Amino acid sequence: MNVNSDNHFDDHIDEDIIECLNLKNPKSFFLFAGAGSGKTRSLVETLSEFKKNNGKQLRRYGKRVAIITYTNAACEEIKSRLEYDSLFSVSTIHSFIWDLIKNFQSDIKDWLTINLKEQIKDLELQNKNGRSGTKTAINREKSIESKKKRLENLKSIKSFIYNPNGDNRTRDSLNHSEVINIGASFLNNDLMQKILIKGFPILLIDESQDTNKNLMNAFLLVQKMHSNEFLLGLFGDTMQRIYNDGKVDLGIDLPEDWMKPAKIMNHRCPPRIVKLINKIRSSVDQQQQRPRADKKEGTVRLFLSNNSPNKDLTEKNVTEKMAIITNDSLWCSDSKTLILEHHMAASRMGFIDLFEPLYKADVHGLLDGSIPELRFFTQLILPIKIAKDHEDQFSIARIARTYSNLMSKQSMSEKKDNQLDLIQATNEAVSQLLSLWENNNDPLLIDILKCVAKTNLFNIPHSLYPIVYRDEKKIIKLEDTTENGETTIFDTWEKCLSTPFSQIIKYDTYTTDQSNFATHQGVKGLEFPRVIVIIDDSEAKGFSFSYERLFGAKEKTTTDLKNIKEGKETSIERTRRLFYVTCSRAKESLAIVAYSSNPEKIKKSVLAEKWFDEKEIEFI
Ligand SMILES: Nc1ncnc2c1ncn2[C@@H]1O[C@H](COP(=O)(O)OP(=O)(O)OP(=O)(O)O)[C@@H](O)[C@H]1O
Repeated sequence: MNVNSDNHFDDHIDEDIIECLNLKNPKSFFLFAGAGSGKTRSLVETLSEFKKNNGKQLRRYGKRVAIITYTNAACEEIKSRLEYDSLFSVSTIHSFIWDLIKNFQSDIKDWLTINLKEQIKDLELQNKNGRSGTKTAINREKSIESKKKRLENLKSIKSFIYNPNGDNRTRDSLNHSEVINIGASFLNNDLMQKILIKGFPILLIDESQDTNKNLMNAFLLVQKMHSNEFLLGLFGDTMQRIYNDGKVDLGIDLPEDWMKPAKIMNHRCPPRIVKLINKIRSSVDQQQQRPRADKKEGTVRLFLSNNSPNKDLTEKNVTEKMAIITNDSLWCSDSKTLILEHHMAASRMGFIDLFEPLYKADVHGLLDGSIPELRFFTQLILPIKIAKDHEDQFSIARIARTYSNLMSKQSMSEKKDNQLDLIQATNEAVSQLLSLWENNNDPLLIDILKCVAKTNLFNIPHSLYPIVYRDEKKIIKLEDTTENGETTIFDTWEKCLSTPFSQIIKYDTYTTDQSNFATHQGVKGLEFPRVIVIIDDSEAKGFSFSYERLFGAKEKTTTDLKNIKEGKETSIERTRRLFYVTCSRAKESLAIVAYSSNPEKIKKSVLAEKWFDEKEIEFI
């Protein structure tokens, strides 16, 4: 058979993986495979096969196979495809690690104690060496104070709690990054390694390129120390790494005894799109894919627009043109718009001031709406505000009753005889809060926070204590940066909190998927017949990506050159990966809309680079 018409070219890889999944002679592996190559499918199918031959034996010893995926939605999908068999423990990294560590309460307390002491020591040293009276110094003092308080509180906590999908705002709860860091730290210990292996002799990680690097290093260590009884199987695609805390060099220098299968088929995209994504990838690694022989050629178009003032209209125009070009009227009613970066959504939807500082500081959870500080506003303040707009007194009272500090069980039992006072105080606090929106006012987040803190209506996030409770009069010098020139997390929050509440509403609309846009992160693992990718450097605010530099239409910046020299990642490489993820979602046809002040130059450059043919480029 002609090799190029063989759609089963990669089938042997599943067999190779099944051979690895051998309880007597486990072989760890890293599956090298690009977009649409069927990684998720291989994961499910090899496990189903494994179950037939090894399920009984594993069950007899009370062991299971652990599968870690990135999102709850992906967990659900894999669980259902594995028919909810209890042999398989499918979970997100956070809930997996919490299950592993939660019975080690006194070790958790020790870890937190040491960690907090170290943080306090560091801050005290910075205070000693830094200038006093500055905002940074005052914030630091408050931070030391709140960490000392937490350290003191630790003594009375009997049991720590954690909810992988929650806000973890109570005194006895751990936050998301603590759980990951504790997990990574505990896994360096032989006892914890043995506990992991005893429960799960096989651990498979999907989207491994985005697994926190400390944890990934810990799993690699466990495998190294126990290679005869523990199998680590990594699925993922380094070209689709999106988060900055993933392990950059994953897949490089793997141990000799690992299997490294590589898939070359792309079962999703038509030939023309495979050619484009191969081009996007070509400067990064040698993985060049081949399309299925039974796919139609497919269509790619690059629409260049001279920074059109009406982008909605331009994009509608593009769908109409694509319907004609592809002879597919569904382009007008059923195409998916993907934007290259969240920055663009933030600019377009009007929450860029809130978004940008957090993005710059690489605060985890920004993109999926899970940052506890922001959830304080989206989950607590926003529902109250919505209830107020609907004049829904019942909902306001319910939220206040459920979350109010003033009416907490502890307060109510302490004031058994005066509970009416507490109800009265809560009502008063809610009125004060709601009065911030009077006369169509759009209050700043900091004012909301200060109001809530003053009335003690709700617990405010710990990390914001220094900003909320500091004594402004003590600040004698204003500054934007720390003594060593770096922006602190307090500066970041200060900028965010100085934005109006309306930006929280827009941010929430975006992160809860109620907007028309989807970004690379939200579409990980998904596919659509007709895709529009929108790229617009002007909306990127210039620092996180630049497709004009990716396409070679603009020179590299001095920062790019510096990063290249230091072996660090440039924004060009990041743009390349985002572009790869978005373009590779298309099953039939793909339109790329690029806004630029110099479309001619882009055209010249992409033609020279052979990204597109002349007939595939149109000015709009
Ligand atoms: N061996 C195969 N034969 C036919 N279709 C396949 C095969 N493998 C995968 N597919 C199909 O190709 C598409 C992509 O598969 P899948 O989502 O598993 O790939 P992936 O490698 O996880 O993709 P990505 O990394 O881009 O999200 C799906 O529609 C899937 O059903």
